[in-house]
Amino acid sequence: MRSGRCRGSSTSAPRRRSGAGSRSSTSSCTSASVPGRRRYRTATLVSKDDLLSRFIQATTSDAGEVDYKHLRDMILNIVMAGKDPTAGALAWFLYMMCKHPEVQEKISEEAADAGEATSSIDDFSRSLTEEALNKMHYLHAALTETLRLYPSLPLDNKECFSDDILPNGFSVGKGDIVFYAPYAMGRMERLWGEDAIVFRPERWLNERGEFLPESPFKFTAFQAGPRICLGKEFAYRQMKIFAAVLLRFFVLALCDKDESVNYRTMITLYIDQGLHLTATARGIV
Ligand code: HEM
Repeated sequence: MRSGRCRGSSTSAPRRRSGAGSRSSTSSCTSASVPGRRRYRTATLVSKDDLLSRFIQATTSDAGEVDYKHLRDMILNIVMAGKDPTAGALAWFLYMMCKHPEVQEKISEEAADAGEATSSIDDFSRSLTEEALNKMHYLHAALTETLRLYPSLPLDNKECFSDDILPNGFSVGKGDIVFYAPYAMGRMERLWGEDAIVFRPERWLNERGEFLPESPFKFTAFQAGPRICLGKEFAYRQMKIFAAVLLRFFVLALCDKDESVNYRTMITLYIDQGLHLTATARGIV
């Protein structure tokens, strides 16, 4: 089965540079010999470790030719797949923080314990190492609970390449489209119990307060199986850093505390009319 969502124009087969990751010191470069491909100064690239440099490296042959089409596809994929779902998830997370101030306080305390004791936002951000982020089980649970109730992709579909039988015995024919609905699944009492509709990060924690993952076939916000979201871990890291810094230094509240927001039906789950909140400095000394 293939995804029913547009995958951009990723038609070019992945072209891995032979010995990818090897570091060349060649600096010579000339103009393109093949349309769409140009020689690149490999010496300036290999000294950098940022994402774009890595993409360029992965699409550059040993001869210094860049496969620009493949490079464009990779960048578009990351920009489209990586930006909107994370931004949407964070907006709903902030909404949940405003609606559940006690959860907000717990996360603030957890962030304070995990990072450096400092009143400098920059120093605190820098102290959020991989190890510090891994300590924040409650924040991880709160983000996951947000995605359970407000999955960035509320509805997703797959199209059958050929006749097939699904694991539950249903047969599907070539060209059939099958939908699964993370939004509905995240609210099913049959899956999550009677309080399925309640925002309760604790449901993701064991008695020692450690995060307990669920099967991705039950918690489907990132999809499951071989095409599970490639950026899942990256997204958690990004969201945890953002949330930890924000809640460590600010208290969030809705401008109108009784306001309930609605979603807007798009590919990703947006907050209709945006989220109007205030952020008050915590006054850390
Ligand atoms: C909260 C954040 C995110 C959520 C909820 C999310 C969710 C998803 C879902 C449901 C899919 C499957 C879509 C389909 O059926 O076609 C997917 C695919 C994908 N995601 Fe994410 N995503 C998130 C963040 C990110 C980030 C930050 C990146 C990259 C840095 C990323 C990269 C990708 C890629 C490359 C795919 C395609 C994987 C494939 O088809 O093999 N995602 N994501």
